[in-house]
Amino acid sequence: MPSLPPIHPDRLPELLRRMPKAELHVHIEGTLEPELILALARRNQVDVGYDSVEALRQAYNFTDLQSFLDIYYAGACVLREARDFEDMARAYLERAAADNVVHAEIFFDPQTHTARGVSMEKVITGLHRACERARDEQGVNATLILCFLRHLSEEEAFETLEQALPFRDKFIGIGLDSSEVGHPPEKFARLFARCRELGLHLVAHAGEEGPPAYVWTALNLLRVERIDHGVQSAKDPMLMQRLAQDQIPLTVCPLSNLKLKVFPDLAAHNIGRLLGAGLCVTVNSDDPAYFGGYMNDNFVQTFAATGLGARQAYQLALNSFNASFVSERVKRNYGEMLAGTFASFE
Ligand code: HPA
Ligand SMILES: [Zn+2]
Repeated sequence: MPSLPPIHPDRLPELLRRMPKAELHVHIEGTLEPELILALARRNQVDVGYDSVEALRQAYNFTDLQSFLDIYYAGACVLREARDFEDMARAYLERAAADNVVHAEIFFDPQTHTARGVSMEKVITGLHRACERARDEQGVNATLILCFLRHLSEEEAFETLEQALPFRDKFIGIGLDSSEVGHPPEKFARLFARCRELGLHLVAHAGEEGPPAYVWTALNLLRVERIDHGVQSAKDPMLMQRLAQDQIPLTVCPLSNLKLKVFPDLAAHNIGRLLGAGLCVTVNSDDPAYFGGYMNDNFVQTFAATGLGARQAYQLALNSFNASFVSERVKRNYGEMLAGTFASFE
């Protein structure tokens, strides 16, 4: 890490906003703002059960992961055509660019859509078009990660993989999301082995609400390269040691953890402890339209509540690039961009 110029605490929010960063944990369906849900509902003549932005937002009173997922899947029902997926991803990528996100690896949940009769082709081509456009128009490097829903069977996941393989060139990896407790990683061991053979990058949600044991099996059985969330790892000293030693990235989502009551308030979040233990922690937004904030909101609010400083800001942004699935050369470029921002910040 370069020697950092002295930065007054009052200027920290500006630095957090301005520094280049990568987002590695965002569900594209979780970026659907109420305004877009209602606009798409009208366009596609879908009844979402809410007739105003206010009524929709009032329903965003979550008590845990499942209470959120019920609303999140209901909101996604307005997506029917390729252009709906494109419009949703374009809105997210414009928002991300405004937060100085220069690289994004975006989750999508095809089973949420194919179960409603929407083709895999519409889902992937719509999202991919938005990614290509973001590269040309915003200079954001955006890629896609296909997530399997863990509350469904491994057989259904295999069928989904088959449907997606004709579009293999349009996604870089696979993940595992949805209801965690009761659906441990080992349920999908054969699926992940197959995806590994296919050369796909592997990630999985683990240790969001679930126990450290799920993080262990995601690492040892699924052989994932990153853990999404992973905050429950702090309960297991041996696991902390493994994560630090192997520098397994954790894609932490502070505002998500707050809204889903994983921590009682942001000040109680363990991000400082995870960083202090030498883990490769990153900050991400998860489902920003539902959890009250995009990338910079996550950074600014978390730093204000936990007292993290400029050194940790630099580390978190650097970690986001190092944890990403880009070449070493591109990582170096991102790292130089970050160092440049800090060096010129006054
Ligand atoms: O935070 C999450 N956890 C699990 N599944 C999800 N799907 C969208 N967001 C999440
Ligand atoms: Zn998530």
